[in-house]
Amino acid sequence: MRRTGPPPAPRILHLGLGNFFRAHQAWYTAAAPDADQWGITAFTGRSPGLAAALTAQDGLYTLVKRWPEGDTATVVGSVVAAHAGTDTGAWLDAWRRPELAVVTLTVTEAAYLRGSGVPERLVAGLAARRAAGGGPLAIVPCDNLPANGAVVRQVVTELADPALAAWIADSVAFGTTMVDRITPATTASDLDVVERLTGVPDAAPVFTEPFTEWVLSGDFPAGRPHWEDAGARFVADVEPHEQRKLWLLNGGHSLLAHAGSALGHRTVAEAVADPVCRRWLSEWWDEAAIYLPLSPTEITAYRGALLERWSNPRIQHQLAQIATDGSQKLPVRVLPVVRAARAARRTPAGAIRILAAWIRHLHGVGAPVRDAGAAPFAAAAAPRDVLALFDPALAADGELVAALDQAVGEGART
Ligand SMILES: NC(=O)c1ccc[n+]([C@@H]2O[C@H](COP(=O)([O-])OP(=O)(O)OC[C@H]3O[C@@H](n4cnc5c(N)ncnc54)[C@H](O)[C@@H]3O)[C@@H](O)[C@H]2O)c1
Ligand SMILES: O=P(O)(O)OC[C@@H](O)[C@@H](O)[C@H](O)[C@H](O)CO
Repeated sequence: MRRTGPPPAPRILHLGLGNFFRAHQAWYTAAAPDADQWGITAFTGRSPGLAAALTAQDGLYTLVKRWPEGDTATVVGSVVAAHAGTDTGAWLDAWRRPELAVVTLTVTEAAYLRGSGVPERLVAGLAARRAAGGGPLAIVPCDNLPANGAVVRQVVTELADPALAAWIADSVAFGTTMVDRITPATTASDLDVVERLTGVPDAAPVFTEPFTEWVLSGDFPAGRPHWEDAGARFVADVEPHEQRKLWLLNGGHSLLAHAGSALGHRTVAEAVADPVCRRWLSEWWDEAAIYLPLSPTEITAYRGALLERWSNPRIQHQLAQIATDGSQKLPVRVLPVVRAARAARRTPAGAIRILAAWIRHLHGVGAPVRDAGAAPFAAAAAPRDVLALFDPALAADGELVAALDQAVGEGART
C-alpha cells in the first residue's frame, strides 16, 4: 500500500497507536470532509512493531467492518507518520511543531495514573512545546474513563512545575469524550482475510464492528477536523452519554468477562447466546438503569442495540481481553451503581454478581488475570478487604459486605 498524493499536514498527535485508535479517531479524521488538512503522527506505547508495519505502507491501512453477513473494507489515510513510543526525540519534535492543534490518547485506563509513563510523557511534550514558543492546543483522551478530560488535566498539572502549570492553564484545553466501537485485537489470520478481501497485502489492518459513536465536549483553541460531519457529536455535557456507555456497555462487558468466562465462554457472542448470561445482564441493566438520567425508551433502545451488536458472531471479542485490568475498570463501570443503590437502601444484586465474579477470577476462576494492579486485591483475606481497597465506606457497609460474601461463596451458581 503506497500513497499516490501528498499526505495531509501532521496537525494531530496520538499516543497509544493500537487497534481502537485505528478503528475510531483515525477513521473519524479520515472520514471528515477536511481530511486533507488533518494528518496524524501516531506513537505506540513502546514497541516498534505496528509503527514499522505502518511506516512501510506510508501509514495506510485497511479498516474492515465486520457485518453479520460479511466484511467490507476501506483504506484509511489519516496516519501520516508512526513511531515507536520509545522514540523520545520524535515525540518531543512532534510537540514542538507550530501546526500541532490536537493531541489524542488511547492508552488504557491504567495509564492515567502517575508513574505509568503517560502523564510523564505528556508533561515532557508540553514543556518542549512551551520552550519552543508553541501555541495552544487541545488534549483529548479517548479511553473508557469518566470525566477523562478532567482526569488528564489534573494529573498533568500536578506533575508540571509551577511555570509550566501556569502555561498549561493558559494554553491547553482538555476535551472530555465518550468513545465506542468494539474493536478486538487483530490476529495473524486476519492478515489473510484482508488480502483475500481486497487483493492487497496489509501488515496492519484493523477489524471492527459497523457501529461507532463519539461524543465530545470542550474547546479546540487551534481548531480541529470537522469530525461532526463524520458522525461525532459535540455536546455541552458528556456525563449522561458516558454513564450510559460505561455502565450498560462496559459494565455488561465486565460481567460477561468475569462471570461468563467462569461458565467456559470465550467470546462476547458466545456468552450472550447463553440464557443464563442474558438473565444476569438483564439484572445488571435493570439495576444500573435506575440511576441513569435517560428515558426508559432510550434505555430500552440502547439495551436492544447492545444485544444486537454483541450477538454479531463475526466479531471475535475475547472475554480474556475485556477481563484485563479489572482493578481499574470496576471502579468506573460498577462501583457508581453500587454507591447509588446503597444510598437508596437497595441491595444491588447485579453489581454484586460482577464484583463476586471478579474476586473469584482473581483466585483462578474464568479468564486469566492480566492486571498490574491486582496484587493487593488478590492478597485480600476476605471480600470486605477487597471493598476496603476500593473504598473504606463500602467496606463499612455490613449489608453490602454480607451480600458480597454470600455471592463469592455461591460462585457461579445461577
Ligand atoms: N478496543 C476497543 O473496543 C475499545 C473501545 C473503546 C475504547 N477503547 C479504549 O482504548 C484503549 C486501548 O484499546 P485498544 O484495543 O486499542 O488496545 P491495544 O492494546 O490495541 O492498544 C493500546 C495502546 O495503548 C498503549 N499503552 C498501554 N499502556 C500504556 C502506557 N502505560 N503508556 C503508553 N502507552 C500505553 C499500548 O502500547 C498500545 O499502543 C482501551 O483500554 C480503552 O480505554 C477500546
Ligand atoms: O477496551 P477496554 O480494555 O477498556 O475494555 C474492554 C471492553 O469493555 C471495551 O473495549 C469495549 O469493547 C469498548 O469500550 C466498546 O466501545
